[in-house]
Formats: sequence, C-alpha cells, structure tokens
Amino acid sequence: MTAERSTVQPGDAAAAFPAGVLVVGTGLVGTSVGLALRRVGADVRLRDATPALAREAVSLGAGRLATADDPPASLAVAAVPPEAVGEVVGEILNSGAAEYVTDVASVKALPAARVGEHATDPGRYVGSHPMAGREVSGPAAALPDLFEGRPWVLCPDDGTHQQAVTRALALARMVGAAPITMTADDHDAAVALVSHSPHVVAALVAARFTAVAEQQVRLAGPGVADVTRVAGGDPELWTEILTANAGAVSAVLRGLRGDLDRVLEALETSADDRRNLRDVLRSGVDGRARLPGKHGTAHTEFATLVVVVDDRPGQLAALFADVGTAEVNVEDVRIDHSPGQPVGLVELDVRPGAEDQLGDVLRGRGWTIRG
Ligand SMILES: NC(=O)C1=CN([C@@H]2O[C@H](COP(=O)(O)OP(=O)(O)OC[C@H]3O[C@@H](n4cnc5c(N)ncnc54)[C@H](O)[C@@H]3O)[C@@H](O)[C@H]2O)C=CC1
Ligand SMILES: O=C(O)C(=O)Cc1ccc(O)cc1
Repeated sequence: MTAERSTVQPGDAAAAFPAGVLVVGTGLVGTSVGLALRRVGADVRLRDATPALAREAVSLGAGRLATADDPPASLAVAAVPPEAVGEVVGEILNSGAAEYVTDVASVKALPAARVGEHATDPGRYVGSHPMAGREVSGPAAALPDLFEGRPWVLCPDDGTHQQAVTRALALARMVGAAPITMTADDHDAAVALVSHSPHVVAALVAARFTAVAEQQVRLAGPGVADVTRVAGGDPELWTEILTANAGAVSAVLRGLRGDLDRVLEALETSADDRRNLRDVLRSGVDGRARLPGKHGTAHTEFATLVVVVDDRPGQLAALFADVGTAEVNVEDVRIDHSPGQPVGLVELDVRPGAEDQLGDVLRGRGWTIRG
C-alpha cells in the first residue's frame, strides 16, 4: 500500500489531461470533481442521465456540457451509483468518449467485474474511490474542496494499463486528495470496517428515534448527532453500496453482534461482574485512538476550551477575532447551541498545553470560559 501527497502547479491539469476530463454523473461526487478540477484549470465536460442535473452542475461552475462532437477525453470519471458503473464505463470506453476511465463508487470488486462484462478493453479502466463525501446528494451539495487532504484509493489489477493508473493518480492529486493503491478486495474489506458497517450502526441508532415521544428526542445533544450523522445518507444509494459489499459488511457486523451480546449479558445477568462491559468500553477507547486525525495524521487528543457566547449577532466574529490575537492554532471548532437558551457554547480544540495561553487571552478580553 502506498500513500503520497504533492502540490499542484499551474498548468499541471492541462499537461495531465490535454484533451480534458469527462464527468458522467453530476451528483454530489461528480460535481465536486468538476468544481475541484476547474479550480486547477482543467477542461471539464459534464453529462448525466438526467440532463437537468448536468445543466445544474454547469451553472455551479463545474464545467461545460459534453457534446457528441467532443474529441475523446484524456480521462472520464464515472460518478454514478455502484450498480450503474459497469454499463456506464463500458459505454464510455466502447464509444470512444474517453481514452481512460475511472469511477468513484464506494465498492470496488463488483464494479470491476461488471466493467469486465461490458467493456471490450477493460484495461483502460481503473477503479477508484475518494474517501470523502457527505450525507446529502445531488449537484447542489457539491463542494470544490470535498477531497482536500482525503485518501483517494486506486485499485489497479494485473490487466490495468499503466496509463490508466497515471491519469487516475493525476486526478486524485489535482483535486487535492492523497492517492493510495490497494487491491479491490483489500479496499472492500477496509471500507466495510470504516464506512459501511458504521453506516448501518448509525442508521440503527437513529431508527430508534422514530417511534418515541418527542420529549425524549429533545434531550439529544451533539454526541448522538455525531454518532448518527452519516445515517442521513441516501437510502437508495446505501442499499446499493451495502448489497455490493455484503460479504465484507456481514463479517464486520457479525463481530459487532458478538460484542453486543457480551454487553447485553453483562447488563442483564450479574450486576457485580462489570468486567465484560469495561472490556468493551476500553476497546472502544483504544480503537478510537487509532483513527486518523486532522489532515490524515495520527489521531491527537486535543485540549478543549469551552467558551460561553451570548446568542446575538456578531458574537462569533468577535470571539474569532480575539482568538486570532492569541497566536494559538485552533485545530477544530464546534458550536453547541441548546434551543431556547440565551447562550451557546463554542468548543475550541487546541494542542495540549496551548489551552492556558488561549484561556488567559480570552478571559482578559472578557470571555467566560466554562470548566
Ligand atoms: N455520497 C457520498 O458521500 C460518496 C459517494 N461515493 C460514490 O460516488 C458515486 C455517486 O454518488 P453521489 O454523487 O453521492 O450520488 P448522487 O445521487 O448525488 O449522484 C449520482 C448521479 O449519477 C447519475 N446517474 C445515475 N445513473 C446514471 C447513468 N446510467 N448515466 C449517467 N448518469 C447517471 C444520477 O442522475 C445522479 O445525478 C456512488 O457510486 C457512490 O458510491 C463515493 C464517495 C462518497
Ligand atoms: O461523511 C463522511 O464522513 C464520509 O465518510 C462520507 C463517505 C461516504 C461514502 C463513501 O464511499 C466515502 C465517504
């Protein structure tokens, strides 16, 4: 497995893609690819099975409409749902719409097999998957910096042409992502663990809220919102993703079911034996510490400063202006606001040790620091 990052220079996009890039499927991911490529000066052509969505992507600045007269693009990106990848990639290659093609589907083994069935020269395709997304679909949700600093997995196999890999690598770099190469099976096992099973768990947790009294759900805070954020994703798309990666996802969920049984046993049998419960919770702490942190670096536990802000216009701008004078890098920010309360809480994450300096500056400027 290899990982790399580099800086894009002006002119790199034209050199990498002399005949431009064709994006087929102008939803969240396709339009984000177009927006990111336009920022580095690439010629981007767009089409979608629903032409109005391609026109919407054009109006957002993601490129121009593809036409039948266009010469073959240097690279096409099939940004369509997993089950459509085989047919779409086959059509692009067989019609000569592009020299090489990649896709962005969240699973890799099944689409590659389908491309083999549809394309006369499947070696001009290399599967890829940007590890970045949102729980909202469609062109309007697209962001030009969606892929910035995120892993972008490439899955070449023995039959893949080197030039297909070169062009897909260039795509990942041009949009600011960090390319990683692995086999389709390794990819599918990894995303079952870090993306697909968490999605199921998030949906299961969130589904508990549908049939309970409103006053129970009203107590929910940012913790449960974090845990369930991805559950807002498109159920149609996620049904396709989970079905296409059923084996790997089932393996993770079976392990999870075993742990859940241990928790239930600990809760329902001996109130004195807390060991199993503690073991599960301790494993959770250990597992979470292995997650990559900001910019794909190792996870760091930040120190958090909680600042009380009045619920009135201009407060956040004033706070950030004062933070700016403290010469402390803020690694992350969260804003917690309870409905009906006249104040909000702004959580500022800083490197451990820097919180005293920032706290002193903010107190000196009249801010209330909680805790
Ligand atoms: N949503 C996410 O967070 C992420 C999604 N992905 C993958 O990206 C792909 C696209 O997902 P989104 O952009 O989120 O979905 P989306 O629903 O926003 O966009 C998909 C687009 O493909 C078009 N489309 C469907 N079939 C087509 C066909 N046969 N020919 C041309 N256009 C067609 C649809 O009209 C739609 O505009 C999926 O394979 C998904 O697994 C990858 C990373 C993140
Ligand atoms: O929202 C997030 O944190 C995600 O991780 C989104 C995501 C969804 C689907 C993918 O195939 C890849 C990334």
